[in-house]
Amino acid sequence: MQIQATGLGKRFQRDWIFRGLTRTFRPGSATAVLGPNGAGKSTLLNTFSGQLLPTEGTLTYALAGRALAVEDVPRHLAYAAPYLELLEELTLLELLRFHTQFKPLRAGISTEKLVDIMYLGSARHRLIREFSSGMKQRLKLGLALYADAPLLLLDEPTTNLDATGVAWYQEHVQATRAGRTLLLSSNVPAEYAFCDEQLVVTDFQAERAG
Ligand SMILES: Nc1ncnc2c1ncn2[C@@H]1O[C@H](COP(=O)(O)OP(=O)(O)OP(=O)(O)O)[C@@H](O)[C@H]1O
Repeated sequence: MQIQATGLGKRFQRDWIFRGLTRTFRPGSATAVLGPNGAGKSTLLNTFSGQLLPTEGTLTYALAGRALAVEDVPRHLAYAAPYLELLEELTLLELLRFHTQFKPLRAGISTEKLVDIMYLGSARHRLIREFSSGMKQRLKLGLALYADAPLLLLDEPTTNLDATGVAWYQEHVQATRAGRTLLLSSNVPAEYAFCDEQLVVTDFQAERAG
């Protein structure tokens, strides 16, 4: 998916979070969205997802050369973030069946295969609420990485992962990123070292006041 941000700005009450962002994001690109805590990384990802409206400027989306309305973006988007909740009252297999009804997996990936990829085989019939935080994070990432969606937004993807989980993330983000537009918010170099572009949110805060 190609995304064009033009003069994009977001304000909460009187505070500008970012302002004056003009940039094109192309299919196949991976952009690390950087900045200290509270800089506005999650706000920027939420704005790109269409969940938050920009205060000023425009975001336009195109898929295979055709314009895409912002209300159609969620259908083509996979998003993993610490603040997005899982359905805790379902078992793993129930959740995968439910989730994939409206967010299908990419070609060649069955739910059983995804369970193996996420190394959650022994937890098939366990309730999500009984999962450890690292298991939940592998599940969120697995659902996003292996969704059949051309726009991938990852917010702090290695949150709660141990060293094995971080290596797993690095392997699978590489395996699934071709052709997609990826934006990844992070403070951890191991998460975003592979990204070919960077967007430092604080670079778009010079005109915050006013
Ligand atoms: N819904 C909201 N209403 C008002 N202010 C908000 C809202 N959401 C976020 N903010 C404020 O916007 C600023 C940016 O927050 P954001 O979560 O985007 O930062 P971040 O860079 O992702 O931070 P972190 O690295 O800690 O996750 C913060 O000052 C936050 O308090």
